[in-house]
Amino acid sequence: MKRKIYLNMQPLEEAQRLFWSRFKDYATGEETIPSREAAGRVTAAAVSARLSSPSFHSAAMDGLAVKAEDTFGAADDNPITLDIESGQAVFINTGHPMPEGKDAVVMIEHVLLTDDQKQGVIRAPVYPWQNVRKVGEDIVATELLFPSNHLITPPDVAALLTAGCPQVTVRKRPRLTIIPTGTELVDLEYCTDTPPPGKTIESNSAVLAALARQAGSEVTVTKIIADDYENIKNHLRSAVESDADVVIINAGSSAGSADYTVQVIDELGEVLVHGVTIMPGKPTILGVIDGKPVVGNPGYPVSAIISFEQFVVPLLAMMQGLSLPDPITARAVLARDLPSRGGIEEFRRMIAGKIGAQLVALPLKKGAGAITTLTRANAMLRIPASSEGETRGSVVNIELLRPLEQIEKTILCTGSHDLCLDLLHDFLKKSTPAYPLASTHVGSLGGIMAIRDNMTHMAGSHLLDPETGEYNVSYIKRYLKNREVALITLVHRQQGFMVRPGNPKGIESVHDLTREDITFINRQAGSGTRVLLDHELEKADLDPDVISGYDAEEYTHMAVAVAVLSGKADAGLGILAAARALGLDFIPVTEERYDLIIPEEFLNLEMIRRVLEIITTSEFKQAVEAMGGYSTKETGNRVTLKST
Ligand SMILES: Nc1nc2c(c(=O)[nH]1)N[C@H]1C(S)=C(S)[C@@H](COP(=O)(O)OP(=O)(O)OC[C@H]3O[C@@H](n4cnc5c(N)ncnc54)[C@H](O)[C@@H]3O)O[C@H]1N2
Ligand code: MOO
Repeated sequence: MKRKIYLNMQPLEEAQRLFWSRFKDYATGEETIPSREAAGRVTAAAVSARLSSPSFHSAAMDGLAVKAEDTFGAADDNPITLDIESGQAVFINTGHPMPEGKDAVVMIEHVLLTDDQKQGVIRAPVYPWQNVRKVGEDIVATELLFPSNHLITPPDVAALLTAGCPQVTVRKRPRLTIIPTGTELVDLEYCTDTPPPGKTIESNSAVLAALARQAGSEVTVTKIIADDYENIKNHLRSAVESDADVVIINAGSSAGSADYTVQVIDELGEVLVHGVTIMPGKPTILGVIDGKPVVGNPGYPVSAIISFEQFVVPLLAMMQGLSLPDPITARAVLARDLPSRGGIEEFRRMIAGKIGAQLVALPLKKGAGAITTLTRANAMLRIPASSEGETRGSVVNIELLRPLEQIEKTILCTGSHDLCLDLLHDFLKKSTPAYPLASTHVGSLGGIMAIRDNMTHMAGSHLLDPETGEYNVSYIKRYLKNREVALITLVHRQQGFMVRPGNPKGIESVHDLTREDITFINRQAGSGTRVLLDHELEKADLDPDVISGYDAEEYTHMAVAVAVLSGKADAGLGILAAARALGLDFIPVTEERYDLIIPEEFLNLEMIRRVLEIITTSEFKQAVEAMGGYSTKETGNRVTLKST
C-alpha cells in the first residue's frame, strides 16, 4: 500500500469552515420525551404553557384570609377585631386556595388570637391581594415557555411540569460511533496484569466518548480494529450504514506504513481535509461518506482530544441547534520562553497560578502522547501560526480549563521535584478549602530563579554548598540578594546509585564510576543531584572526564531510572523512591536536605500557612517515612538565613 502523505494542510478556521459548511443543515430528528427527563436536551420547537400557574388564587403566607377592606384603618391605637367564627376571617395555609370573597392574607404572626381562636385582633391593615399569589402570576396559559433550540435546564423542567406539559419534543441526541484502530492496542479490561510487551493500552475511545456524552451525544464504541485495510474499511462501512450520525475513526491518520484511514475514507466517500496546521492534532482527517460526517482523529491521546474538541464537539452542538460559548480567557505572565514553529498553531498546556496581583503561567511539556499534560493543566495557551513563540515575562492570553477561582487557589511550586510534593498536594486537596499544589520541575537552580522573578510561590531545592556542607543557603545569598525568603526543611532523603536488579556490575561506591566497563547517566547542570555528584567526585579526588556518560544528562530522577532499567546506563544518582518505582537496586551514597524556599511576603497567605501546618503534622510525616528513603527529623524547621 502506498503511503499517503498529507499535502494540503489547512489552517484551523479554514478546515472548520470546509467541514461544518458541508453539514450546515445536518440536524438530528425529533422525539417526544417525558419532561421529567428533559434536562440537558434541546427543544425541537417552541413550547407554550398549557396551564396557568398558579391555576387559582392561592395564599402566599400562613395566616387569616380576609377581605382587605375589612382591615383598613387598623393601627396600634385602633386595633380591629376580625371574626373567625362567622367566617369574616378564615385560617389558611401557604399554597391553599383563597376562599370565595377573600382577597388578602394577614400573616399569622400579625394576629393576636383570642384563647378560643374565634377572633383575631390586628393592628395593621393589609391591602388588596397582599400575600396572595394570583392566577397566572407566574405562567399564563398559552404564553411562550421556551423557544426552539433551547437547552433545557433543571429549573426548566419545573416550568414545563407546572405549565402542564408532561412531555416535550426535543432534538434527538446525535449518535456517534467511535472506531479505535491499531494493532498495537489492547483493552485494559482484557489484560490480566500488565499489557503484553509492545502493546499500548487503548484509552482514546473512552475519553472521546466522555466528551461526546458531555456534548449531548449517544455513543457506541466498537472493539479495537487491527491495522488491516479491508478490516478497517468493512468496519467503517458498517458504522456509516448503521444509525450513527457521526463516525470517528481513531488513529492511523498520519504517514505510517499502516496508516490507512485517509485511503479508506477516500475510497468509501470523500476526504475534505487531511492535515490541519495545529499541533497537537495535525494529521486530522475530515471527510464525508454517504452524507455523514466521518472524522479521522490522530492517535496520540492529546492530539485526539484537541482534534475532537475543535471539530467534532462544535458539530455535535450545531446538530442540536446549539452554539458553544467562547472559552473564558485571562491575561497571564509567561514564566518561560516558549519558542514555536511558525506556520503551526500550537496548543500548549499550561499551569497557572496567582502570584501577587497577577496570573503566572508555566508551560507543561509539548508531547502529544503525554495525557498528563492535559490532566495537570489548568489553562491552554494558543500560539498562533503567525507567531514564532513568546518570551518569558510577556503577557499572554490563556484559555482557562478550570474556574478562575480554582486557578487562583493553585500553589505554584517550581524547582526540584520530590515525591513528598505529590503527598503534600494530596494533603492540601483533602483540606478545606482545597488548595491544589502544581509542581513543575526545572531543577533547584531553576526554582531559585523563579523565586527571583516572582514566577512561583515556593521552590523545592537541595543545592549543597561543598565548601560549607550546608544546603541552599549560599545559593540564596548569591541569587536572591534582594529577596526576603524563608527556608523551610521539607525532608531529608537518601541519594544513591540506582543500578539494575542484583547489581550485576558490582557497583559499590563513587570510585566504581570511573571503571571502563561502567556507563553513567548524569543529571542536568543546575540540579541538586548534579551538584551532589560533583561534590562526591571531588571528595574522592576523581576526574569527571574519565567517567563514561558524565555528559549524558537527564532531567528527572525517573528519567535516570529509566535509562538504567533500559540498559542505556549502568548507574545513575537519584533518590530511593525512583529506584523502587522501577524495581532497581539502590546503593546509598549520602543523605541530603530538601528544602522549600518561600518568599517572606507569601508566608501569611492562607495557602502557604496550610502548607506549613500540614508538613508538621504527624500524619504527613508518617506518610513521608512510609515511602522509604526519607527522614522527617527536621521537617518543618525554619533554617536561619544570616544576612551577610
Ligand atoms: N512521518 C511522520 N510521522 C508522524 C507524523 C508526520 O507528520 N510524519 N505526524 C505525527 C503526529 S503529529 C501525530 S499526532 C501522530 C498521529 O498518528 P496516527 O494518527 O497515525 O496514529 P498512530 O500512529 O496509530 O498512533 C500514534 C500513537 O497513539 C497511540 N494510540 C493510537 N490509538 C490510541 C488509542 N485509541 N488509545 C491510546 N493510544 C492510542 C499509538 O499507540 C501511538 O503511540 O503521528 C506522528 N507521526
Ligand atoms: O500534531 Mo500531532 O497531533 O502533534 O501530535
